[in-house]
Amino acid sequence: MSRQKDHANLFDDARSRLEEVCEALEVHDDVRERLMQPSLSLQVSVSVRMDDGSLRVFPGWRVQYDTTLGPAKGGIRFHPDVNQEEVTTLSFWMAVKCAVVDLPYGGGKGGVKVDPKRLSRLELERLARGYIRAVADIMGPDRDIPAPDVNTNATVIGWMADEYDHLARRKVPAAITGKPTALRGSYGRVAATGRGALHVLDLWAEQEQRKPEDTTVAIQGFGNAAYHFARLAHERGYRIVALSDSKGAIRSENGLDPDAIMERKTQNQRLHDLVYCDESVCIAEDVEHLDRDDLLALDVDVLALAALENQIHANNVDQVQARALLEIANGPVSSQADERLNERGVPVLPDVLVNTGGVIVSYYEWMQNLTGERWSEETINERLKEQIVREGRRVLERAEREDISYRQAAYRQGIERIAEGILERGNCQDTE
Ligand SMILES: NC(=O)C1=CN([C@@H]2O[C@H](COP(=O)(O)OP(=O)(O)OC[C@H]3O[C@@H](n4cnc5c(N)ncnc54)[C@H](OP(=O)(O)O)[C@@H]3O)[C@@H](O)[C@H]2O)C=CC1
Ligand SMILES: O=C(O)CCC(=O)C(=O)O
Repeated sequence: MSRQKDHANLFDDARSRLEEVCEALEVHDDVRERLMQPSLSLQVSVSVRMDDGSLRVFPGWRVQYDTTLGPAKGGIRFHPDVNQEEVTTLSFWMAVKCAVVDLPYGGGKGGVKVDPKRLSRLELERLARGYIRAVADIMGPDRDIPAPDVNTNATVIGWMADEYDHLARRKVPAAITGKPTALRGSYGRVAATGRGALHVLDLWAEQEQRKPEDTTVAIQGFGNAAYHFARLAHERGYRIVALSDSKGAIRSENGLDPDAIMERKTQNQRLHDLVYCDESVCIAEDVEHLDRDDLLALDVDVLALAALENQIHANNVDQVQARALLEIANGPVSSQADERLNERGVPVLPDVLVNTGGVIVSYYEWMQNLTGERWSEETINERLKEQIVREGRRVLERAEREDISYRQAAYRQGIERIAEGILERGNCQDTE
């Protein structure tokens, strides 16, 4: 059962996790066969006319991993390290997570290899629109519905939505989610990933009979998912004692106020109308300053990982002192590190449950766009809580009942649902 190999490659790592789950569930061979590779991968070149008149071409991808349970769903990432393998793996995780929380979606993901912080606002808009022109043929409300991910906030998604409407020659709001509310985006989507993660942390804390005020939390990352998680967890009474971003980390044993730090971090952004924040959490005063990765080794109750993949791996896992890990990012703990934490009895609350708040509210946005309804923020937040707590509780109970890790339990819940769909579709199915 246990994997011996140290996988050099993210997708091999993910597939090896899938193999393990398929074996444990004794799924039909058709299921394993279908889920071992994506059903559609599109590679594109996005040409952008730069402000200085030169032309630059950025590679991009859109991958639809599996569409058994519904149209492909998943964000678009702008990052200098994005590649096809990463996008494919992220699309696989989307398929699993949508099934874990019982959404009528398959998994998809997109990416463009670019450092977006080096582009002007207009160059960025041309890139966002160019990407949509390149992938529009495989998009659509019943086919593939993109959304935000790293470095694609509501502003960027708004440009993409507008470009899709131009191509379609009509309004198609349900073709992409995470839009600004003025363009029929949903209330509550911006904070949804962090809010959902907090509900899962609460579930675990309740099970452990642990009070928020007695629980210290360190958070890696201070972007969309991390900030809203930090803000809401602070409001609930958890003690946020450390934060980091790509430039550094800060710590205070007395606790940090995420809103005050975000205020300082984004001061210049508002003054200069920037799409991204160029400042760091390190701008905060009266706190201890640490090297960025020192945060991962702090002696805290909960280490929340909300930046990128593979942050805890074979080489640093033994330095982790936290009593539990909360995976808000996708894939922040490698499978080797995961096994080691399991051996040490350190629970890992897995990404495919913890960060589903974003896609759940994207689903609510899509439903509102299809019906023309507008739900209040209160309604959205209540529905999100009901759905993530219901499915999260099933995962935690299954882990206890079957004496397996939370990750194993979540994967079993998701893969079982996809497997049932694959088999119900019949013997001569087309994957598209
Ligand atoms: N946005 C969403 O709705 C969802 C996001 N996720 C996942 O959550 C994670 C974060 O996404 P999101 O918040 O949207 O992205 P953002 O781009 O908003 O934020 C990313 C944050 O991570 C920080 N960061 C990058 N590298 C490091 C590092 N090595 N150490 C510490 N911090 C680092 C960035 O720092 P800096 O500020 O300096 O750039 C930034 O604060 C990703 O894995 C994403 O796939 C999952 C579900 C939904
Ligand atoms: O909101 C969505 O549809 C997907 C968000 C996403 O990319 C993710 O959950 O990783």
